[in-house]
Amino acid sequence: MASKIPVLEIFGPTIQGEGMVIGQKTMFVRTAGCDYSCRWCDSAFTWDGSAKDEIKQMTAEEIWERLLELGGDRFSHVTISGGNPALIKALDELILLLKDNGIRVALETQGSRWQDWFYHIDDLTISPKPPSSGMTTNFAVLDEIIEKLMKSGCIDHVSLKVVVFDDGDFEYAKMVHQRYPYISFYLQVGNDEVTECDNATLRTKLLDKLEWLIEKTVETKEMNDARVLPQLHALVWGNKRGV
Ligand SMILES: C[S@@+](CC[C@H](N)C(=O)[O-])C[C@H]1O[C@@H](n2cnc3c(N)ncnc32)[C@H](O)[C@@H]1O
Ligand SMILES: Nc1nc2[nH]cc(C(=O)O)c2c(=O)[nH]1
Ligand code: SF4
Ligand SMILES: [Mg+2]
Repeated sequence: MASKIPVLEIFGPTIQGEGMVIGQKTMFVRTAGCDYSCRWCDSAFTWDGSAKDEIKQMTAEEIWERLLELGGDRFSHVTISGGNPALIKALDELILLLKDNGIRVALETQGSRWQDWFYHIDDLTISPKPPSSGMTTNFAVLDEIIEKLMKSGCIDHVSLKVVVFDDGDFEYAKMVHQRYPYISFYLQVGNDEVTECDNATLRTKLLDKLEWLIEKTVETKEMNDARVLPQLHALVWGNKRGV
């Protein structure tokens, strides 16, 4: 019997607003459940119980059908996010199904859990959490994940992305980049206004924070190979869900 995957949202086509393939046209599949509870999580509805009635247990086939229904022939790329999709072993069925249909697959996770299907992801973003999140990185687990990906030769498909809200987060980001210097490294502006409804107000705040982060990065020699990005979707659509 086909396994079920807990799904909270399927949406798109839209553009990937973050990280290594920013701007890429993509569909999104957002899974439910997370092993973290970051203070500033912009997708807290995936784990805080507020959207528990919206969770659908779906097979890989059902997810593919829904993607086709929404996207038709207007997509060639699917991003899986969450929550933490790395909690779900059964995603291997979806990933293989997508790849069999010629779809490139991206995935967002925080690097707290390993899954063998990581090897099949085309754009794997690992986003360890800085001190402002209230979470503590288990570097023994993260080291093991990075080592497996290195050994299998898929490191070109992997990036690290650290969200930065303050100086303490920037120091953490520096430490992560120095620990894994051979992995492409992204700094992402933190959005601390995840309930702001006025897009113009939000944009101004996020662009001010982007300027601050760029200034810090250009002043820091350890960040010579880092890339600084905003969340493009937040600048365009604000805190709206499903975009
Ligand atoms: C919602 S998470 C889901 C995937 C996975 N749990 C993770 O954290 O990587 C997707 C991305 O959004 C980032 N993110 C979450 N809340 C944010 C916020 N308030 N500002 C900026 N980025 C945020 C996370 O760091 C992660 O890179
Ligand atoms: N457009 C868009 N880009 C994104 N990149 C990462 C997202 C996420 O929530 O994981 C996300 C999202 O929710 N929307
Ligand atoms: S790990 Fe990701 S989904 Fe989980 S709480 Fe943190 S930002 Fe949210
Ligand atoms: Mg998001």
